[in-house]
Amino acid sequence: MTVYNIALIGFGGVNRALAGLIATKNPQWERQLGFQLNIVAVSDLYLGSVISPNGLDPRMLTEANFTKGGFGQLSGGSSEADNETVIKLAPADIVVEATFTNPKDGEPAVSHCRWALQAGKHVVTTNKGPVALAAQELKALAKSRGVRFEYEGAVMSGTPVMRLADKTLAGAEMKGFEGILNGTSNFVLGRMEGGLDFSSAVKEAQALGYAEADPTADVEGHDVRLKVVILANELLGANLKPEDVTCEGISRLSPHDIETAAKENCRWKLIGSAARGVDGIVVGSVAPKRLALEHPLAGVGGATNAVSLNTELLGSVTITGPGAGRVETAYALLSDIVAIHSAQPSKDAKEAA
Ligand SMILES: NC(=O)C1=CN([C@@H]2O[C@H](COP(=O)(O)OP(=O)(O)OC[C@H]3O[C@@H](n4cnc5c(N)ncnc54)[C@H](OP(=O)(O)O)[C@@H]3O)[C@@H](O)[C@H]2O)C=CC1
Ligand SMILES: N[C@@H](CCO)C(=O)O
Repeated sequence: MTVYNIALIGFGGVNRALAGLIATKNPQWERQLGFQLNIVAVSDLYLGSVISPNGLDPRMLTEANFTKGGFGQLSGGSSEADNETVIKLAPADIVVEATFTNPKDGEPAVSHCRWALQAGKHVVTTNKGPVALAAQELKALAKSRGVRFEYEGAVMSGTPVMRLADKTLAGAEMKGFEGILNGTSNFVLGRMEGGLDFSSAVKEAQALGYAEADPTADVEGHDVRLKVVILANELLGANLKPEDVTCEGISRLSPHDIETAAKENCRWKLIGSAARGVDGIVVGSVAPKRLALEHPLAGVGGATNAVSLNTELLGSVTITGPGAGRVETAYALLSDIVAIHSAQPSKDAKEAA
């Protein structure tokens, strides 16, 4: 049986959901996917850190009501979040980075990924900072150490847009994309259409685990801007930085704007897009757009995301699915680990070699 030892960096909504899945689904994963996951370390700003080479009980981690510094009570624990020690010294095969997304410089998550890869550990992350701001460096580092840097959850949560584009649509010649790439703002717009005020709708999105630690990133478009950068660089081979992408969020839309659109059979959506121009240059933008109800993106509601990929050989291909949510995003981490597992040489191949 293959067991991957994992270290969780950040123990908020997403990594806690992953621990919850491990608590119940390991036997099923062993049967269906060929591996189990064993949590050997956790580090969190609020709870502290713990290293346990034999593994921590995932049920205990999710169900114990730890207070500030609570990991200090555990064997091998400390009330401080010593991320660097955990990442470098815990006996983990895979480091799971799910701390907050820092849209300015990606830190401290970029350093977390760098330390892990330098130590020869795979990294899976849902954090948009390292992917939007340091992907080239981190991919090169992973390659040089013979490990993987995987980040499907950085765009559209567990909905596999990057693997779809990279693997299934290989050769279709991507020309551009446009989509709804932020669950929180889409949820908020929908609730405002139903008559709720802006700040109450944002609070609901926070309670449901969709919003960023600072929801300004969601409603001002900064989160979508990072996702446009990631998709443009991954799908269109661009080399965009966030400041290259124009950005406007939804906070200036008034209840009157939303009501007027509805009366005229339209709906406001926050759209992130990028396309390669005739000069070969990729240009990206984030802006609220008033879409007619017949538009393919107009019917996408709640925290659901959708992106239409514009290809040379197939025309437009639209993928839709969850864009946020704790379990949905934890699934993205699992899908990254499946990708790592699938890339490992099989036992037979190793024996033959
Ligand atoms: N939730 C979602 O739907 C999705 C989230 N993501 C991304 O996944 C990541 C995790 O999201 P989510 O779990 O919802 O966020 P949370 O805010 O719920 O969890 C983040 C956790 O990381 C901790 N943390 C922050 N900084 C550090 C640090 N320097 N060292 C150790 N721990 C730290 C936080 O502690 P404290 O609370 O004390 O600050 C918190 O417990 C984010 O980058 C987010 O953008 C991506 C796709 C979807
Ligand atoms: N806060 C983000 C999480 C997913 O990246 C959203 O609402 O889409």
